[in-house]
Amino acid sequence: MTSFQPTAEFAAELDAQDALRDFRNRFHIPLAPNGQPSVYFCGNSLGLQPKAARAAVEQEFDSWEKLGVEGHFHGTSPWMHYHETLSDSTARLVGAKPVEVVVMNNLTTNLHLLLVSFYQPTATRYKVLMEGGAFPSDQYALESQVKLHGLAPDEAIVELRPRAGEHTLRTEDILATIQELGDSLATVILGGVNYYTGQAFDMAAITRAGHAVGAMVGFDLAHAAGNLLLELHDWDVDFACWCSYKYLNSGPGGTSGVFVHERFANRPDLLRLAGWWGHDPADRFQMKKGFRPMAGAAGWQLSNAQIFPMAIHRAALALVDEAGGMPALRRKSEQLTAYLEYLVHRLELPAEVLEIITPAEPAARGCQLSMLVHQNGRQLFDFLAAAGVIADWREPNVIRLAPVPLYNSFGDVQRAGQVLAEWAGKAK
Ligand SMILES: Cc1ncc(COP(=O)(O)O)c(C=O)c1O
Ligand SMILES: Nc1ccccc1C(=O)C[C@H](N)C(=O)O
Repeated sequence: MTSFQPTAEFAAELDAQDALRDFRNRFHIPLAPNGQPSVYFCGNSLGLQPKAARAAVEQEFDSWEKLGVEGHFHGTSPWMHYHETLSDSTARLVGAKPVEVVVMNNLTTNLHLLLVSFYQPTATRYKVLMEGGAFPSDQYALESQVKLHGLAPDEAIVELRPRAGEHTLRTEDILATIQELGDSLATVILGGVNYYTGQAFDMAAITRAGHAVGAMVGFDLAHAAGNLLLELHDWDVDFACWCSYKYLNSGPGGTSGVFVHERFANRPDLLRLAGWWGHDPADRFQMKKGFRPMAGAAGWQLSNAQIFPMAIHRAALALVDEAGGMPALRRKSEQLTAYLEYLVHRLELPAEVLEIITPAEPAARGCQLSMLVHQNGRQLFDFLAAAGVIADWREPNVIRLAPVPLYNSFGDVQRAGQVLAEWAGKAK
């Protein structure tokens, strides 16, 4: 990793050695203003379209066209059991048992459903710990959940903040806060990777610390699923949810994944919001009174499956499996991001101009690098876009670059580095 070079030849050599290089051809890559494929570093917001997605959806259009309601029972993949076809690949993705996962709804909806079960404050144990500056939807979800219990957000929600002069959280500080909160702490809910800084949290250590004080521990894995190696079962995480439209390339507004640890698999007493699709399938259609949840995460389902988003998701997850799953993706990802980091450091820009705030250790980040740009950040963002580098801008002054192992190449990273160097030359 120490012998990176900034040249196109060197990048081409890395691409030639890359076992995943052909997966790029399985995606539609948007074009840059010059008509060439762009350098798409925005998979942390919306992953690219797998070429297989359209046919997957068309297959369900065909079933609907030809079979109507009978599509629930006939056709290539009957809708009645469609969601079950996602369980194995989803379980592999997050390091879970199939009974621990289900695909349904959207992310914020699932966060609410899980908090109903896993944030049940009492008079003494009512605090919930989250990252300060978490993605706004998570903040709003938490605030409203707290209010639902008649509590004041300011009193119940504890936000973790970096130390003065630092941009990211120290694991030791997270663990110390959990310990300090002790038996006042009901629930810990953090991102697996923070959307703004790109910091990945030590989920195993945080879960252990939370459990040691008797709290529930869950994670919003929007920026972690398809990005990090996850071992949710072995880490003993209580609950988690994620979206599928970022690193899982399942399309805008795509369906969402849920994890509930096996120890809650047979806990019908655990409070939840219920719907018929979470009811025991043996008599779901008997139309009887009295909810009896299915075992596992499936028991949190409300509604019958969203076939069209799931069809895309299934095609997209198949690509992850075909590529060798997360271990293969993560190996390449670490190299891609390290190469990008090397190219940014080569610019030798003073921290007052531009600094990478994402942690340097691979274990503390996913693929994304967040650059804090203190001067003319918007201008740099526009400069990148004009040169065909699609990044994103997050207020007040961060540019996020996310090279994704399934469809980005080392050549992409080298080109982005080149554009940054041009900008830095101009900026002098
Ligand atoms: C951490 C996090 N939480 C929640 C959301 C919102 O998800 P959704 O719109 O699917 O509910 C996003 C991204 O949009 C996110 O990054
Ligand atoms: N779904 C979207 C729709 C429109 C605009 C952005 C999003 C995002 O996903 C933002 C992303 N969660 C982020 O980390 O900024």
